[in-house]
Amino acid sequence: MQAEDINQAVYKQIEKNWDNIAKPLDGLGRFEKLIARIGAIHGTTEIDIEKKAVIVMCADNGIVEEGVSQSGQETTTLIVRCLGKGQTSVGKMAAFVGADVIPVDVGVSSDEAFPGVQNRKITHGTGNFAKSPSMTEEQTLEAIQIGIEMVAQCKKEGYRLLATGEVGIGNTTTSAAMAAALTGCKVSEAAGRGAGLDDRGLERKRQVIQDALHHYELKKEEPLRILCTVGGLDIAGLTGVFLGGMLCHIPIVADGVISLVAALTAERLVPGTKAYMIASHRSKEPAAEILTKELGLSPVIDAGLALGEGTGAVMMLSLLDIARTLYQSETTFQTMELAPYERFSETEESR
Ligand SMILES: O=C(O)c1ccc[n+]([C@@H]2O[C@H](COP(=O)([O-])O)[C@@H](O)[C@H]2O)c1
Ligand SMILES: Cc1cc2nc[nH]c2cc1C
Repeated sequence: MQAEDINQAVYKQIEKNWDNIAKPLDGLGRFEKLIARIGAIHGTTEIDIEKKAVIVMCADNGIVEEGVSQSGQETTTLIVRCLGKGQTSVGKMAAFVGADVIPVDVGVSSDEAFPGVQNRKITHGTGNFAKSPSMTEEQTLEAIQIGIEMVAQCKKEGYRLLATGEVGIGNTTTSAAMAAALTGCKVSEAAGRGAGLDDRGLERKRQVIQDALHHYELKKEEPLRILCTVGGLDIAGLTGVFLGGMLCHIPIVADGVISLVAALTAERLVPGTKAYMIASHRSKEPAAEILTKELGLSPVIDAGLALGEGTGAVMMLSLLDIARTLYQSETTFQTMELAPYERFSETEESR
């Protein structure tokens, strides 16, 4: 995981500091590397991730008309109304973890003003990509811009670590379509049951995606066109959040399949962005594994999560906090009056 502007000297120093903690070498596994990467992004060996938040992009998807989800578009409005009041799953979990929730309406199909939700509505839901592209290029770029601005605002307010989340009925269909277009995998490998589709629904979802990919002839090398054509405003907003992480030097913890497809889009638009990303969990949606592999990221939690809203990323925030607590602690070989372990050189280790 290299990016030129990630501070490699800080990364190496944090690795050394971990070896000073009284534990077997590499005892905290990938968490040691993740903490090192967070420090390298911040440019300091002192890990401060106290102020953190999950940015939740909310939008409707026209493709829901095709019967690809168990619920209708009106469900998004109901969830977003509760999200603004802290009454949905992510609100409860983030409060426990000590993270703020920042919900953003980038395209919910309702005129309701949602208290507690930032109103950055671009349009009332996207087009149905079975009939016409989801968004214009202008709308897509506007949503990306909003995501970047949200991160820049968070940076100004002192946030040190951000997570992504979303709410939008139908967004596992847009995500699967984008994942297939971006990676070239089969639609059957990318599309899953989302928020709870039955066998017939899943068959229909796969067919709708297959037909659209055939019709639009999307190419892997056209991430922006893929996003405009079969994506959604939530995914575009989250793409902006990942780009914002790279621009503002804030690590971004990705949630499930929708966040991961935005992460890959950001990486394809600006190679190197992945150095600022942390994968939280392996969503139950099958595209998630394909996307993390493509990004070279290793999700930590493997629990079949498929909730969305940023809930899996919020769980990861608390795990990172636990790892950070040990890293900053006085539990060193010196305080325990023990001789530190020696790290063998690679050749000795491989013998
Ligand atoms: O994060 C995931 O991987 C995930 C997997 C399945 C479902 N979801 C959530 O469920 C909603 C989309 O499901 P669907 O079936 O309407 O496409 C949306 O609001 C997501 O937050 C999220
Ligand atoms: C209740 C509910 C909550 C959600 N959170 C994210 N997607 C969701 C879908 C439903 C249906």
